[in-house]
Amino acid sequence: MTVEIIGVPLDLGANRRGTDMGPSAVRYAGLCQALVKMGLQVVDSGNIDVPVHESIKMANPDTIFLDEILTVCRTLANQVQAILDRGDFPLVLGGDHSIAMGTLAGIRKSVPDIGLIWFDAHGDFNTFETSRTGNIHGMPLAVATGRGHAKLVQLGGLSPFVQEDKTVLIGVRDLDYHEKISLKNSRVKVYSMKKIDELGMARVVKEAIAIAGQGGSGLHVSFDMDVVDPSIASGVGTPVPGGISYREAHLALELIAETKMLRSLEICEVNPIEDRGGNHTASLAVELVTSALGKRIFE
Ligand SMILES: NC(=[NH2+])NCCC[C@H](N)C(=O)O
Ligand SMILES: [Mn+2]
Ligand SMILES: [Mn+2]
Repeated sequence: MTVEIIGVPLDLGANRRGTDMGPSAVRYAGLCQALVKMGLQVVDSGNIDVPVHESIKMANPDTIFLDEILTVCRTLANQVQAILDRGDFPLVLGGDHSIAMGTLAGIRKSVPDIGLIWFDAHGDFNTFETSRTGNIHGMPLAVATGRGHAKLVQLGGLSPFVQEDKTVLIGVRDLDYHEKISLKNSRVKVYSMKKIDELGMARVVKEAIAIAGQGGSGLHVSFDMDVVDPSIASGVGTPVPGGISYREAHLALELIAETKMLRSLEICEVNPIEDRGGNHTASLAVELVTSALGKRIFE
């Protein structure tokens, strides 16, 4: 198995600019070297072409950069599918979280019944109708479960991208009013920060693995860096206080690695412009990837 890195320098799905520099920041923090040091085979396939924000005129203010994001996600979907078909491991670097639509549309075609564990401070369960910002990075989980703009939902030809009862959202603490209602009416299993405080991360993740891992066809993790507390991951576009700790983040991914069920991984929303002090958030992202790919402290 080879880990194939794909960068997606997309920042068209969010208000705050800068996640287009996420893939560079994570590479610069030593991603490849860290994986090679673990004995993994790594190929870096570079970045997917993303139109530069300044160079495009928004076609329709009601669907902000919809067509541009669609094009990027279609390319990403094809690449992810090809990597999985080959038996390799896609490691997707965002970019804002809109990229998850591409990653998951691609996974859908190769591993149709994969389980999804989504780490996020947010629900990303909006549609153009419920969103208060109109930003597409607040919509990808809804789209993956078949809700939202037809062009997005159908971007890979097959919808939904994931089975709702094998979809788990961990770490949420900031939901929009209508987003909360749609999540409650869905079969997505949600572990809010309150639940993590109450039950502990170990139990939450073990339950999440049991839910998403049903049927044994593997797991995909979509990791929005804003799930981590902004005191240790300041370099994100939409920080929310009260996030998971350094150890909780590692523990979650260590437990997932232990299952040997992880088929693909995506790390997104790294925004180096917002980082306070060096390239901390990208460095944390690199460390978290190593935990997800099996780096152990001892046991
Ligand atoms: N991937 C993210 N960081 N999403 C943040 C979404 C924030 C807000 N709920 C929105 O829809 O605009
Ligand atoms: Mn997100
Ligand atoms: Mn988020």
